[in-house]
Amino acid sequence: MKNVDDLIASAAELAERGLSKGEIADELNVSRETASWLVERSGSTGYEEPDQPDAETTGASGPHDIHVDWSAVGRDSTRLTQIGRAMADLLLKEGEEVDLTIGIEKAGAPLATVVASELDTDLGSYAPAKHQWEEGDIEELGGSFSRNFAQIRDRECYVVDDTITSGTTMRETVESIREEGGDPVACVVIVDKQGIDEIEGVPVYSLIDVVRVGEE
Ligand SMILES: O=P(O)(O)OC[C@H]1O[C@H](OP(=O)(O)OP(=O)(O)O)[C@H](O)[C@@H]1O
Repeated sequence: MKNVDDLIASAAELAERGLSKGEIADELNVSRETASWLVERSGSTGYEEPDQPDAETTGASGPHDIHVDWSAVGRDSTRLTQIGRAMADLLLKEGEEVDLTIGIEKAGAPLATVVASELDTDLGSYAPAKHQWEEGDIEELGGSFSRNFAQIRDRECYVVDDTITSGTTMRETVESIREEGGDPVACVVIVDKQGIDEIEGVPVYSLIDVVRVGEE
């Protein structure tokens, strides 16, 4: 994906396939407001949701969001390994007792595999609630830890994902780890679009922070 026209075309295609704005936001790694704006710009007649974006939020020139395309890393195992090593390096300051790294599916899983290898920990995998959502209230759903990977109880762990957009997924994962009896010690992502230091008391590290300039 190279520019905003490609994003608009992708948003249109997803809308025509019947995806909601929230699902399009997840697919394209942009905020919900941006997804709405992209679909509107495309003129797609696909799925329509009742709540439209606030004109003040989006403005005539579009919403204030950044689309992160890290596929140049994701499609190449050598680059992915190098980025994963850099993420592991960020975690070195945190936690001497950590023996578990949890990746958030899907994109966080291969990165977590590299981090776990680098830091010599076990590997866990978490599927966020939104991945199980089909219809109805997502609040009633929980995420899940894969039984094919390490168990969580009574273990300190790192949490790995590719991006933080709103922070919802990372927050949910931290809460789920605690509910499962684990102790999240630090989170790491490639890009943090919120530029946050911590989530639910857990430090967040990122290779790249997005800092918005000239906004309230
Ligand atoms: O901070 P948030 O607003 O929660 O957004 C960030 C999440 O969204 C993406 O997941 P997504 O389900 O879109 O894609 P993936 O399954 O390919 O990882 C990304 O990988 C993060 O997990």
